Amino acid sequence: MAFRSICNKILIRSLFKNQNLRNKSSVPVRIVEVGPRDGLQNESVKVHPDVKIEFINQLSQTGLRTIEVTSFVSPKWIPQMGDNAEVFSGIKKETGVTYPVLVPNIQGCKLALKVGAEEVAIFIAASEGFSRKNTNCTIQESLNRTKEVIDLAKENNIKVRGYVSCVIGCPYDGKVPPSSVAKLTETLLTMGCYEISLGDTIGVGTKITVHNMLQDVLKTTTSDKLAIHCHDTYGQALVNILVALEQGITVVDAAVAGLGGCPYARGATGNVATEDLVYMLEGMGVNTGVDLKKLIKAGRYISDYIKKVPASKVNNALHSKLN
Ligand SMILES: CC(C)(COP(=O)([O-])OP(=O)([O-])OC[C@H]1O[C@@H](n2cnc3c(N)ncnc32)[C@H](O)[C@@H]1OP(=O)([O-])[O-])[C@@H](O)C(=O)NCCC(=O)NCCSC(=O)C[C@@](C)(O)CC(=O)[O-]
Repeated sequence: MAFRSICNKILIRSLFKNQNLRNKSSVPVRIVEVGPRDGLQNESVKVHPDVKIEFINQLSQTGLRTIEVTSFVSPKWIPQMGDNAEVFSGIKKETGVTYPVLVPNIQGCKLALKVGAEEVAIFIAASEGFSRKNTNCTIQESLNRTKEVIDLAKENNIKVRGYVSCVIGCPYDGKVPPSSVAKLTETLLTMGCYEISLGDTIGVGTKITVHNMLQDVLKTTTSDKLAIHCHDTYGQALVNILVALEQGITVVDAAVAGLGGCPYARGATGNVATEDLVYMLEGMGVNTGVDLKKLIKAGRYISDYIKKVPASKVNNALHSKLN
């Protein structure tokens, strides 16, 4: 076993055993809540901007430190996010919470800057098929757009997070080689992204495929520059997140109530539910800083509005006990 892998295992075990981590000042896992954006972008019920604002305000009170609130993409492609400026401007921004927004191009970045966004996230697929369907361009064209976004972001002193989608499989091209994911990740970091979130967009990953993909990525990138973003289509998300934690990754994306799916990844379900992730991590002795009760309430609030039962086992198990 490689030396780094052994070190990572020892590190993560000691992180999880160390009860001092219950001290809020040393939270080892940062959760990036993507429910308001990734969660709602594919929702067929049109969610009123006031409801989104109330939902995000509730999330801001849970202890989550990063909430991706909307996307500045073409409203023709994703109508649900057409109220982006109204939502971003309407939410109460809490001190200590970051509110990134997703942008596909410089046009989106300019709109985000106009409303005062302090962090943007760009997204690129590791497969040509998904790149074309999701953003109507090749991977190379997407990289060119990303460069423009990063240049503008630098001029305006704002941070850029990067997503690499389809890191295991693509709904159009099938299996995605780990080497393509590694190359794209390295390129985006070199271009100026501060962190890359590796997205299993259609949730096909397993313990082995996620491990193998991460091994390739970690040949050229350190784990502190990575986040993991797992959709739970096949019920493997928590397992795959554990694999990432074992590799030293300590930033995990999740969506409350397991909301979500991508309109250009038919059949893919939502992200791992934030409630389930918090329950797992806290059960391992890792302080997430998140108040599970408040999180469950926020998940219920939005699920009731869209008339869906939360896709979170923890929410369903605990909700009735909270009332
Ligand atoms: C990239 C484009 C814009 C190309 O779309 P296009 O049609 O090729 O773009 P265009 O440059 O030809 O512009 C067409 C029209 O869109 C407008 N437009 C152009 N850009 C913007 C913008 N930023 N904001 C607002 N309007 C915009 C532009 O002004 C024009 O308006 P018109 O002249 O026809 O009235 C389009 O394909 C798009 O918006 N795609 C986004 C799709 C999307 O949001 N997918 C979901 C997010 S990715 C995801 O969920 C995966 C992730 C991140 O969660 C990770 C994971 O799960 O793995």
